[in-house]
Amino acid sequence: MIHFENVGLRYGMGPEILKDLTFTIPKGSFQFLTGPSGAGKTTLLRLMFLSLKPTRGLIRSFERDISRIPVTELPMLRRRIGIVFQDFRLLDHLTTYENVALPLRVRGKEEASYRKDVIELLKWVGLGERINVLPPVLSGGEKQRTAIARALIDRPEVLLADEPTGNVDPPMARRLLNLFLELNRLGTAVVIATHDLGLMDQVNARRMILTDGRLDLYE
Ligand SMILES: Nc1ncnc2c1ncn2[C@@H]1O[C@H](COP(=O)(O)OP(=O)(O)OP(=O)(O)O)[C@@H](O)[C@H]1O
Repeated sequence: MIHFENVGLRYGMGPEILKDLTFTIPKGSFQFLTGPSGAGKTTLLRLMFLSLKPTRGLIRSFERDISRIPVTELPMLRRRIGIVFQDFRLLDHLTTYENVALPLRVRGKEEASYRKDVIELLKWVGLGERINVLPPVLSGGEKQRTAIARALIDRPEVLLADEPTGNVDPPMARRLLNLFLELNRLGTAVVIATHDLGLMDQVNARRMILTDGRLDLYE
């Protein structure tokens, strides 16, 4: 589904942040991506989301060599990927409900076909009372859960989440983990970048560990 071969990445003329990464994210798989702060987890997620280009090596995404894809086709591929950014990236002029519904609206779906699903998912992540609120008045944890709901609502083929439980308490982290596992059971490949050992210990999943720009895989 996503395949990296000898991928390297440097920002500008800086040092190589990621070195010789070779791995596959298989269809329907579940994995944690971890490593010390600054190891390159966010950078690696951005490469997988096709918002950064590697400085060397090959990336195949949905069976396509990304170096051969015209820039105009990238948004279509990205639509198959759900992403939760560390800084959430919600649209401040849209309500919680509208932010979560956005991927469906962009796909041209009628509101009547998704309204119930969006509200149900918002309730599931504990935001039932915050449906019509604008992001600036949400707490960090509420923003994070809104971002997670937005990434999940269109049942992406791949979910990439950057520290998705960084702003919530342990019971909510467990609840969100269950949501990711449920999505995975429905067929989505899931990659969760996290420092949270307690979270990782709850699931017997593959671990991708980045250290000094190099990747070790523990199946
Ligand atoms: N846009 C950028 N331009 C230059 N250097 C960058 C840029 N983004 C990240 N870096 C550098 O790349 C390295 C990896 O950063 P990255 O954010 O990918 O790490 P991380 O593992 O996600 O860290 P954290 O766990 O603290 O979020 C760091 O040294 C960082 O300073």
